Amino acid sequence: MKLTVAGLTAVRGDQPVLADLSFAVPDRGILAVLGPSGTGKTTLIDALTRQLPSTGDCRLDDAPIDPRHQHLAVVPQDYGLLPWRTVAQNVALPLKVSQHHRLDAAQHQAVAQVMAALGIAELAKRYPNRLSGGQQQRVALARAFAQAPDLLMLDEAFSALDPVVKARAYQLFISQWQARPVTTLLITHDLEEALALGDALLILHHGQGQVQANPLAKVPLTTRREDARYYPAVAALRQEVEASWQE
Ligand SMILES: Nc1ncnc2c1ncn2[C@@H]1O[C@H](COP(=O)(O)OP(=O)(O)OP(=O)(O)O)[C@@H](O)[C@H]1O
Repeated sequence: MKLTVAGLTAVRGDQPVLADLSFAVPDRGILAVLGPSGTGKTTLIDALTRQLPSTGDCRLDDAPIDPRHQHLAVVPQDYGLLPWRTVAQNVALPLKVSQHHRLDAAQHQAVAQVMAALGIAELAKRYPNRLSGGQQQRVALARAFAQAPDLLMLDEAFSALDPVVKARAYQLFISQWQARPVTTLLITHDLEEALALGDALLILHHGQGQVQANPLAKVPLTTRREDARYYPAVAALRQEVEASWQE
């Protein structure tokens, strides 16, 4: 589904955080939203999911965004897993909430498939607080993909991982996303992550920003992260990001 955000304005306390922000993400596109801490990245997700009052017009295809009618999946930085539920129960939870009943056979199969693809099938009966950070992150990704969302939002979902685990997590995310492509907002403060995963970039600054092409958009997702450092356009973009964050 195409995401269209027009004139989105949101206030925290008495402070305007998003100021007339407009952008679009094509169906099955991945937009990386970049900004340093405190620029309003989480506020953007809270406004889209209607957890924070906002003004503006936000649509999926032609319909105004409404979590009651569309499936919006968020992977937060702390993964948001319920510690008193097993891994399998955590992955299945949004399906149960949206269906108000037990999972049917097809849903069971979808949950099992996603867990197997993300390498967490053998953790099904474990509890989240007994897992490593990388394992918890995969459970959160599985929970998001299992619900076949209309819009996927990742809020610094890779930030807490160490470099080795992170590289593996990117690969798993890419393979899962390619199996189940979905319109995605990837919120991050990491330019390399934005370049590695985004089709396009939006650099948030004072609550506003323009979508710009990812200079690596034509490089396959699977090798892009390795290639990033060789592109002169990436060095220019890095300078632009650093300059805007210092203002
Ligand atoms: N509950 C709140 N009440 C008042 N102000 C808030 C609240 N939550 C966030 N803010 C302020 O709103 C601004 C944007 O916060 P937000 O969490 O959206 O930024 P962010 O880019 O996601 O940052 P981070 O990467 O640190 O999570 C910040 O100035 C923050 O201090």
